[in-house]
Amino acid sequence: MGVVLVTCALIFLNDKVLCAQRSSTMNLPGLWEFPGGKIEKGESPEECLVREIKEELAITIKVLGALKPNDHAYSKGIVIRLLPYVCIWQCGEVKLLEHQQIKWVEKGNLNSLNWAPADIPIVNDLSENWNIIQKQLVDYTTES
Ligand SMILES: Nc1nc2c([nH]c(=O)n2[C@H]2C[C@H](O)[C@@H](COP(=O)(O)OP(=O)(O)OP(=O)(O)O)O2)c(=O)[nH]1
Repeated sequence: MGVVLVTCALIFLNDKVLCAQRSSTMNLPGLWEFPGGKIEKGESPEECLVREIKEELAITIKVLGALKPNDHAYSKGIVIRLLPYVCIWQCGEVKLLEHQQIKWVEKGNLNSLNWAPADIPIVNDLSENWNIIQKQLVDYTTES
């Protein structure tokens, strides 16, 4: 079976990133993730993310750039390739249309959440590169 391509959004607002807890109606209930979903036919990862974030949280985001993908083999031979993107919140108020709750989390509290296994390398990568990403976000928001 092939690899399932899943995008996920690291949505920043000032010095915090949006983390979402999967609900009982989803796979991996109760675990934390960066929201997103499977790429559909004919869609770019960026288009997928904008669509998924609107569907799941009712907000509009801007996708700025990619971080390192992570392949993870779940049971039953399912392999997902999680494609993380740095994004910023643009407009709209968060509504929980699928998730149980969201939290805006600062770097120091990322490790206190119970993450979906596929997200752990992404959380580590984000922590290591937090200051560089923050600088890029500041540059972006002062330019635009
Ligand atoms: N969106 C997202 N999915 C993740 C993350 N980590 C992780 O293991 N997953 C898994 C959970 C799911 O098995 C799969 C993504 O499926 P999904 O259910 O969120 O996406 P979707 O809305 O496109 O799926 P579907 O129900 O329409 O088939 O990847 C993550 O950080 N974000």
